Amino acid sequence: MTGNMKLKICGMKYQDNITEVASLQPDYLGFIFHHQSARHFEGTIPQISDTIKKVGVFVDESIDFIKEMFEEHNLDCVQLHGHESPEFCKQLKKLCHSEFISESDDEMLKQVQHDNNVNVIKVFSIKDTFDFSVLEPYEEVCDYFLFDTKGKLPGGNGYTFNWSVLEQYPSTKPYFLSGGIGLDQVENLKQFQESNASKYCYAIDINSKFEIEPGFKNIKLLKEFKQNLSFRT
Ligand SMILES: O=C(O)c1ccccc1N[C@@H]1O[C@H](COP(=O)(O)O)[C@@H](O)[C@H]1O
Repeated sequence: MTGNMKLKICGMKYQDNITEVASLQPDYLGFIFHHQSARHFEGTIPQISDTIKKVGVFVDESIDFIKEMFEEHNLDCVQLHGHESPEFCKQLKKLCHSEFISESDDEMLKQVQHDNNVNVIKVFSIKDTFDFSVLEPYEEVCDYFLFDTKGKLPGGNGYTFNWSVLEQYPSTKPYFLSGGIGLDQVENLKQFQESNASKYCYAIDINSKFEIEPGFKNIKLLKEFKQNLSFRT
């Protein structure tokens, strides 16, 4: 079924470009906090619509660093793109904008903190096959899975994996489809959206295929992509 997915645009770097991309109203905007990436984000995120969720992308970082970026940039989600363990995700799930949830008996306080809690997106990289049993320990400790293409870099490799692998997806957890998605994938995406493999596909994640240079997104290409595929509002 087309038109039932959200859109995440990742790898934002430059202030004016962030504002322009935000005006296209994606559901998620991603900022990469990984020094080795050409899309590494530093500075301040300009004011953008509250309807757009801000995602921080991290690769094997410490809880303290993630917490610092989460608070500094008022992030909504953390995308874990390294070898983070289920226990690590569990620790992060407690992260919220007031502070880590305490063992408080105050139900009202717990509720407020719950509403402010971070969404944890755990990334798994796929090439031609994937052992889905690795997802099992993460089921309870993250909100979404994200499937990216396995490559030389931790992310942003710019090519797709064999999506039919997802026909064997054993979970009901919503997932983001990522890895090398560009305008040239529109027809394949439409087919994918009609297939069983996409049953739990919650969002499409795009990055390097929409760039003039790393981190600088091409507005014209993004508009064309959005027009060609209808996304859930
Ligand atoms: O893009 C990067 O430089 C990057 C670096 C470190 C971790 C993740 C990174 N990007 C993520 O990779 C996927 C797929 O990107 P692409 O479409 O293949 O370019 C995307 O989720 C980005 O968040």
